[in-house]
Formats: sequence, structure tokens, C-alpha cells
Amino acid sequence: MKGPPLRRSRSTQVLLRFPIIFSAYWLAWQAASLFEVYPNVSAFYASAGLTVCFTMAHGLIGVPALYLSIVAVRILDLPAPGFSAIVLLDPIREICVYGLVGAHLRQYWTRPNYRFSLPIAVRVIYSAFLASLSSALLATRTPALGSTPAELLGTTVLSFWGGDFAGVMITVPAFMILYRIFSPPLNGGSMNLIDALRTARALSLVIYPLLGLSIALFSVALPALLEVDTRIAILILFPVVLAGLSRGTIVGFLVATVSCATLLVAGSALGFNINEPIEIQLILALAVALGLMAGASHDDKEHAWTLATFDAVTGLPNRYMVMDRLEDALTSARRTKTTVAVMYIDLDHFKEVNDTLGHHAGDNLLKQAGERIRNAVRRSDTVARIGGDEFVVVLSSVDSIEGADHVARNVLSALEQPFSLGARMVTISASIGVAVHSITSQTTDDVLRQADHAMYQAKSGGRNRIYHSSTPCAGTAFVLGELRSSTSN
Ligand SMILES: Nc1nc2c(ncn2[C@@H]2O[C@H](COP(=O)(O)OP(=O)(O)OP(=O)(O)O)[C@@H](O)[C@H]2O)c(=O)[nH]1
Repeated sequence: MKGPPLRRSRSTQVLLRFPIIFSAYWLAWQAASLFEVYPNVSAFYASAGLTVCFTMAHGLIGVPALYLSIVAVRILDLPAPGFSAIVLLDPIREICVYGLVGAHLRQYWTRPNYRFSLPIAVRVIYSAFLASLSSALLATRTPALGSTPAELLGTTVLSFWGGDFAGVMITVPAFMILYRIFSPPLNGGSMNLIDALRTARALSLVIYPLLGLSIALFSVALPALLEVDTRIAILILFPVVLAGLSRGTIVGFLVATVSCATLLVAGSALGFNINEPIEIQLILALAVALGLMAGASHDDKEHAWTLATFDAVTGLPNRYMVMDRLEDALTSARRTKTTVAVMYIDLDHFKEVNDTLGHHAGDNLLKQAGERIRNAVRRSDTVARIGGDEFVVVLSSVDSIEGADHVARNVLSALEQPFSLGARMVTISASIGVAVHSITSQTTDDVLRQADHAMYQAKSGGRNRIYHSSTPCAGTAFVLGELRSSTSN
């Protein structure tokens, strides 16, 4: 497994982001100005969209770079360039309103096991309103804008309710609903987390390109069907951002390429109105820039999440993740009146492997042991390494105590087989404690503690055996024979 990359300092990150944001915003400005009804209006909304996307992906840390980029592009592109109050102040207002929207959405988006949350939506809208009001008050202090304070306050508040507020009201629910549909929570199903991740990735390779393709076809066909000059190709940026944010850079690029290629090929092959090549180029460049930004942010998030929830030696979920999975399993067991069992597995005399063959061989053995335990249980069960030579298995649905014991015996015999560590074969054993959840008031901690307690009894009972704690303190031993941990050539 790859180690964590070297992190750059925060100030360097912000500086590095400036050229990327500048390019993305300049492209957004150019692309949006092709769809204008009133001069520059679409371009302003493009900057609002970029602000939401950026702050959602990277947080408020990039705001200085975002602000500088917007100001720089406006100075270069507005008909009367220069450091006018509107060039300097309007981005502040937009970043306040839309930056807060993005920052709040980030709280939702960065959760590994996110759930739809109405309070977040309410907080987003409330804080966007406060930001808009503050920026209106700020505008009244700016004589350069040339209106009376009351007029300015009125105009800014009205513009918020007419424009920004509508934008916020559409952006927040649309994002939450679509993100929910296309990126279902990974702990929701009965699958193991790793399998769930694999399935989500495989699905996203189909769903997002299909979404980009449909929007591209729709945007090519619409002007021909309606016989109007409505250009909506910019909509393909939406699946690109969603794909980048939820599945990473490669899927983001893939969706950008599929959508833009469809625009080009479908436009000429079907004889529909195809936009000017410059528009396609802008859309393509913008799609790629957004795919890169959103995807990089997803990759960062996934890396942080992997570090926080998976064990680096075995690649299995860690203590944090297994507790989360156990909580889910108990909740569902209470609802469906089924039984959950927890196995606490501790390898016997593992220290000897480290001492005789070294830590590298020890790591190798832990990895192989993890794989064997995984292969001995069902796909829907969770296997985790929670520290040292300790593993926990959550059997999400067992028929009876005997069923759990049967699985524990399978695990024990899988671990008995010799391990190949380089040129050496090593034989070890394990002590297993099993606890079965049956009482409705039992918490995750209770069940885990009981399994741990039973495992300690198995250790003190002579190791290489299974105890289960049908009663909290007394275990029942299933002695499978005494095997000393041994190493041989
Ligand atoms: N190779 C390796 N060893 C580890 C790792 N984490 C902990 N250990 C070692 O695992 C050993 C755990 O030993 P213990 O469980 O205390 O003792 P044991 O030798 O297994 O003996 P019993 O559990 O009493 O049968 C310690 O020597 C730790 O240093 C790891 O990530 N890699």
C-alpha cells in the first residue's frame, strides 16, 4: 500500500492553485459569455458556480487564490478594465455568498458515510442570506459605486433574493439529491466496505459517462428540435464535476472526454446544429480543468479517508471502521430481529515471528492471516485489523450461536495452515472469543468487550481455542488441540 504523499505547506498549496483557478475561471468566463442574454451576466454566474465547486472541494483555504483569479480575469476581460470598486467588491460578495454554500456542502460531502441532512441545507441558505446582507451593508460604505446607501442596500438585497437566493435554492438541493443518487453511501448495503468501493467505482464508470453522453446529445439535439438558438452545451460540466468529486480525476477526465467527443461527433454525424469549434474547445478545456480540480480533491479525500479507516499493513478496515459497521449491523439486527456475532481473534505467540524472522516477515504474516480470515467468512461480513495481531470479524447475520462457532472453527483451521514467509514456512495458531448480540439494549462496546473477554479466556485457557460468551463472564471452550506456535525451515 502506498504511503501518504509529502504534504505541501498550506501557503504553497494556495499559490499553486492560483494558475489552475485562473485558467478554469477564464475558460468559464469565455464559455459562459457564449451563452449570454445580457452582457457578462452568464459569466458572473459561471464564477458563482466555480466558487461553489471550489470551496466545496477544497474548503475556504483557497479563497485568496479564488478571489485573485476572479479579479484578474475581470480586469482582463471587462470592457472597462481597471481596479474599479465593482471589480474588487463584487467578487467579495460572490465569494461570501457562494463560498459559504460550498463550505457548508463540503461538510456533507467529506463525510465518509454521509447521510442526507436537512439542517445542513437550512444552514447553507441561512448563512448565504447573512453573507449577502453583510455584503449589502459593506456596499453602502462604498462611495465609488455612486448610489445612495439606501438604494445600494435595497439593490443588493433584492439582487440576492432575485438571483443569488434562487441560485442557492437550486444549487443546494440539486447537488444533494444528485450526489446522493450517483454516489450512494458505502455502508448502506450488506456488502463489505472494500467490495462496496469496488462496485461503486465500476458503476461510476458506466453511470457518469452515460450522463455526460445524454446531456451532450440533448444539448446538440435541442436547438434542432426546438428550432431555436438555445445553447446548453455548458451543462456537460455538471456530470464532469459530479464525476470528479465523487470518483476522482480519471473518471472526471473520462466523462469530460466522452461528453465533448459526443458533442463533436453527434453534431456532424446527425447533421444537427454544431456549435462553433471555439465553443467546443472552450467546453473541452473547461471540462478538463474542472475534472482535474474536482478529481484531485476527491483523490485527496479518498486518501485521507483510507488513512483514517483502513489498516495500512493488511488493507482491511481498522477499529474506527469496524465499530461503524458493527453499529450498522446491530441497528439492522434490532429491526429485522436477526442475530449479529462478533469474533475477536488474537494470534498466539506472534511476537516470536517478529523476534525470529523480523518485522517485515511479521507484516507479511498479518497480511496473509487477514486474507485467510476474509476467505473464511461471507462477503457480507466485515473483517478488520484493530491493532497488533488482533482481528475482529462482524458476522452480520447468523442463525444461532452454533452458526457463529462453526465460522470460528473455519477461521481457526484456516489460520492453522502453514504460512509461507519468503523461504520459510511458519505455523501459528489463534485464540478466538465469540460474542453474540441478542439483547436489544446491548451496545457496540458491550458486544466487543464480551468478545474480547472471551478471547482472553481462550488465551488463559491454553490458546488455540474458541470461547464464546453466551453469558458475560463464563466462556464455553471448544478445544481443538494444543498447537505451539512454531517456525521451521
Ligand atoms: N510485524 C508487526 N508486528 C506488530 C505490529 N503491530 C504490533 N506488532 C507486534 O505484535 C506483537 C503482539 O504480541 P502480543 O499479542 O502482545 O503477544 P503474542 O506474542 O501474540 O502472545 P499472545 O498474544 O499472548 O499469544 C508485539 O510484539 C508487537 O510488537 C505490526 O504492524 N507489524
